[in-house]
Amino acid sequence: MANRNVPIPRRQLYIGGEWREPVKKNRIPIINPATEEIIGDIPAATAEDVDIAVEAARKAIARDDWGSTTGAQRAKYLRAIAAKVLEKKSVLATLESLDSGKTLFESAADMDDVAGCFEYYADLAEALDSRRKTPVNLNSDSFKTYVLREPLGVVGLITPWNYPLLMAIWKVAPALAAGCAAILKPSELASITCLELGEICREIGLPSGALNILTGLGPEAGGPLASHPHVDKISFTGSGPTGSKIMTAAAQLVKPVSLELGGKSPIVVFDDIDNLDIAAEWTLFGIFANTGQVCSATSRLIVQESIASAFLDRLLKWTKNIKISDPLEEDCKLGPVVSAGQYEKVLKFISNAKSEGATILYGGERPQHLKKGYYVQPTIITDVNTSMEIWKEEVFGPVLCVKTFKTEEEAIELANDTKYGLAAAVMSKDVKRCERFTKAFQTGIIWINCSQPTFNQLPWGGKKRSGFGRDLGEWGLESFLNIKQVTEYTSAEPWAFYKSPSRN
Ligand SMILES: NC(=O)C1=CN([C@@H]2O[C@H](COP(=O)(O)OP(=O)(O)OC[C@H]3O[C@@H](n4cnc5c(N)ncnc54)[C@H](O)[C@@H]3O)[C@@H](O)[C@H]2O)C=CC1
Ligand SMILES: C[N+](C)(C)CCCC(=O)O
Ligand code: NA
Repeated sequence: MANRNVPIPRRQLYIGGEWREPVKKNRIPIINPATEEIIGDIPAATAEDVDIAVEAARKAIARDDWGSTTGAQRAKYLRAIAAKVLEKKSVLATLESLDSGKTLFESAADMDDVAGCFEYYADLAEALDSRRKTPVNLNSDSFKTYVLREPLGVVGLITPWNYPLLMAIWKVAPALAAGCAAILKPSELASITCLELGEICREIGLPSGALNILTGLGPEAGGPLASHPHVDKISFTGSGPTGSKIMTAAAQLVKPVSLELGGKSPIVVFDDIDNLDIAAEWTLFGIFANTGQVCSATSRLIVQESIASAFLDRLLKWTKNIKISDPLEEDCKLGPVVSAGQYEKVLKFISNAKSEGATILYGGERPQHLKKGYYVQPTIITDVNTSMEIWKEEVFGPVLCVKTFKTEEEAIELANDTKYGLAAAVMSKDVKRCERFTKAFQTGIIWINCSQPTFNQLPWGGKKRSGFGRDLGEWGLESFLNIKQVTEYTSAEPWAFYKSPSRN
């Protein structure tokens, strides 16, 4: 087992390049979901601290050492952060697991992804220098025009607990690459690694105020950020209801928002697959990785009737083989869910499914061997109909519900039978069929013969109630840029719209 005695640093808010005690001096306990123990605390920002951080961010933009940097200069900072993350990878990964319950393997992979994301946006920041000013040819002798890509300004980044540092970095890296000054508000349920990012920024000498980190409760710290008149944009990942509140607050000031909300993504499995095991493993990975706490989790299995019983049989064998343990234990593949609240919520979804008449084919309870911690067995639910809560609502836990289909049309209808539209997967060896599903799925992300693989280069986001806007790729950078057109009159001739008084 990894060292669970990694000390939990006692940090303050990271504002203007310094650690700063919250104005109201409040703190929030940190709970390790694997033991239910309090292992430290984080500062709790309020509106007063938001004001101070916004001011620090505005100053950073006004100062040459941040506001006048080239993309190439910012790339150096981003690469220095990436190198520090890798240097501290083992401690950061352990802290992430202690705070969120994520398996150590997944936390370590997250840290690699965090560093990779900074590297990726460092490249894009450099490339931005040559795209900063794009001439536009009008075929006109009178006008010279061009388009500038500029940093949008001060941006608020409000992020969730399921990938605490990675989800923050999907926004922090492009925001800094663009030249914005950012205020990050991570989730109160898992903020440790985001505060450690503050320490890294201090160590590498990121200009003060370019990134500010405010931990605290949603309504107290996130709310004032969303409604702050000097915050130019909010980029949010989290639940639908909170996304809707943020959009409402932002709407009062016509502040742009980008919302990456939940999902109830389908995985459609056809009977033409060659290998049941390969499909079973992807199905498992799609719902049990990160204990199902993934916005793109493929939580609805839609399997062709002709192979349903063989496939479920195989799925059960794989599921029974999953090691459930303390996330720091070697080979752990399923840790606890993040909090007591999430634990209650997941168990309630399962009991509601039962009382609505569904069958708990496997799991549904706390694992027998774990007496403490917010553990839920990997759970597979059958006899589901489309009016049930378990079919419609995002569980955000290790719970898969299953329906069968006969025809392709039926599969498409079931797949799109959701208010959400984040991701969808299809497993089939028929290339034409996969193309038909790619077109038919009403989502922003399509996986063919897999589920969940994610790359920095590709846009991430959804449609319908899963939100709008895109993280990652060049789209992630564009969302932090202001597009400014410049039109210059270059003719020596008068405009001659009005009658000139001098010719009277
Ligand atoms: N789609 C996704 O990636 C995620 C979905 N969820 C879902 O949401 C449920 C609730 O989890 P929460 O942690 O409460 O998610 P949440 O959406 O409330 O929290 C996400 C972030 O928003 C902040 N926040 C909360 N209320 C706010 C407000 N009024 N104004 C501004 N910021 C605010 C939180 O502090 C956190 O930083 C989960 O059970 C899960 O089903 C949770 C996290 C991520
Ligand atoms: C694809 N993955 C699992 C690395 C990240 C999913 C991000 C999310 O839950 O919003
Ligand atoms: Na925690």
